[in-house]
Amino acid sequence: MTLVFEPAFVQAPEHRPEPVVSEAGGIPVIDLAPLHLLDARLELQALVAQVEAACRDWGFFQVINHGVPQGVVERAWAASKGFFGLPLEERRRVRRDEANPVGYYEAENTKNVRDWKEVFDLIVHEPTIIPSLTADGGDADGLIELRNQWPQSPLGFRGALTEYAQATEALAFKLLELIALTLNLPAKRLNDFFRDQTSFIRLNHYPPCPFPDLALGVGRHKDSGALTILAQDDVGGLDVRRQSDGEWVRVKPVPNSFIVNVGDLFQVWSNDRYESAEHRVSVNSAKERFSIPFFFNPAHHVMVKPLEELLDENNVGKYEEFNWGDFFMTRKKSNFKKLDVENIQIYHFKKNK
Ligand SMILES: O=C(O)CCC(=O)C(=O)O
Ligand SMILES: [Fe+2]
Repeated sequence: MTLVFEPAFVQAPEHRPEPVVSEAGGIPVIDLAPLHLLDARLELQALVAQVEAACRDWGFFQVINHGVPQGVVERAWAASKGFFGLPLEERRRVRRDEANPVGYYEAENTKNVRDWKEVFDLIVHEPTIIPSLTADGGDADGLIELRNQWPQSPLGFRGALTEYAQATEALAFKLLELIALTLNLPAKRLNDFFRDQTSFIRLNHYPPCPFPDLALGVGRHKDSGALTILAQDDVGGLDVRRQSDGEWVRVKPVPNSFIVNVGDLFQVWSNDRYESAEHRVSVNSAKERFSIPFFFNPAHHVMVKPLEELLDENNVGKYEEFNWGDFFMTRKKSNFKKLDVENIQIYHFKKNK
């Protein structure tokens, strides 16, 4: 057995997965078909309005007719299931560590409590330049070049995930442009931030958990990047905190869809017009669950602050500028080990806290 229950998994009583969450009145489902039509100006306007409302009211939505071929998604699922089905010592051959934070890992913490999951992380572009996690690592600037660690089996793993990465990255750019339009910005206003992007894909496996009332697959958190595009299987377990009333709502699995959420960077760029919604993963004692998030992240050197075009005397910038690479790596560090300090969050950069 990969995970053995121990006190490190136990959530504080106020963060345990109760009360039971409802799927009713849930996350909007948005049809992206107009993006693939030749002349869809009217439909595109309606689509932008739907995306705007979803970003504003939820920070989360699901997309259908997203353009990622079903075969590509199915091959990625097969690769993930094949990998997690390998003996533990084989999975551990590609185990990540602080020097190389990609590959297999089964001991991640969220807010200092261990998650009931195992993961495999891969970067979308090779090499990916990031600040080093260890004080003595990296070159003179403290930067390192990440490369993927590919397992020898299952057969076709690398090809399936490379193909999945390309297809989901194309979707990420379409969504980036749509969200730029919702902010009355030119469609490509944000694209340059994603040259030399630090995006990564995570294969998540949540085994059945003997104490699903005490632990979480992923503890409550906000995604730190720009956008997350998530494929989930039909088991369900992703809970989103509804902004209108703070209730936890379960995201109902919709076949052939992706779940999209705006992360912390959109909250800062939009000066709080869009909020990065808190979410968590509940586990269950009967079924294992698989999911695959694509975390769409800018280049490490990007400086993040509210976009000037959105500001005026009635809407002054609410955040101090910060560097994406440093923010990202400080957050990552806290996933490895328990820290004595609170994990870094964007509100630490908020003016007039
Ligand atoms: O598995 C899921 O549904 C979500 C996982 C998640 O929130 C994350 O990995 O950041
Ligand atoms: Fe997340």
